[in-house]
Amino acid sequence: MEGNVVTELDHRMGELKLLGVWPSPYVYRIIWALELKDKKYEYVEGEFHNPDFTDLLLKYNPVYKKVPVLLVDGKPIAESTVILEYIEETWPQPPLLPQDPCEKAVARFWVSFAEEKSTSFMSFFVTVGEEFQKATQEVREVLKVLEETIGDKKYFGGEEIGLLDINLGWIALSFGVIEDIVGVKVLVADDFPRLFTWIQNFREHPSIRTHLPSHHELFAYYKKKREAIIPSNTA
Ligand SMILES: N[C@@H](CCC(=O)N[C@@H](CS)C(=O)NCC(=O)O)C(=O)O
Repeated sequence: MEGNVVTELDHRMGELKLLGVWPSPYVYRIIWALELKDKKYEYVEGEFHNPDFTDLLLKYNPVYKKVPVLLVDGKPIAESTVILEYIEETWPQPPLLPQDPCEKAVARFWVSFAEEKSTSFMSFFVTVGEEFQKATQEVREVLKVLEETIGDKKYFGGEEIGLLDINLGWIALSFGVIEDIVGVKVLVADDFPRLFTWIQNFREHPSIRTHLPSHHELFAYYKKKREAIIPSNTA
């Protein structure tokens, strides 16, 4: 964020502000959705150790103290999946969910599946030894299911990008970087050709490609993070 983070934000009618930290995949979800909907918003980026930003979080998300938080005319909405639902209901075009209630429910099922299984990917990043082997196996199982689900479609919902793509966007954003740091490649083209193509399609989408950090930036960030969790003599 430029300059000092202020604990008081100035709110005007019709204004959208997004509180975030770099490179939170949860925050990216909201950035991507707002870009897809072509909505103007102000991005307020902070750092967790900055006391002013902590004050902002205490004020706008006192329950979880996490980002993202979307401020609508100063009213805070927290939790990325809740914010995404708000965005979809408020600005239905272009749609991120199917119109048919049954298809919509199926899409939401997959969103909930992806959310639940994301912990395996976290374990893949933060464990070693037996736990790591287990996490790797779990990640492979989840990827297998996703590979089947996407089939020959361009995106998970079909020809157009949708909510599940956004929810899973963190795979396209950072999983390759995390694999490079961990030193084990799971999502390889030979085993998961369809997911591999999806990553390319997702990253090349006009609303997404301008809102992606570089491999280099992410690598430096995640390497430092992993070293803080796992000392290099055990990794
Ligand atoms: N379930 C939340 C997760 C958000 C989350 O974990 N955000 C992280 C940044 S990636 C955070 O704010 N962490 C702050 C902390 O744990 O102190 C969501 O979907 O929005």
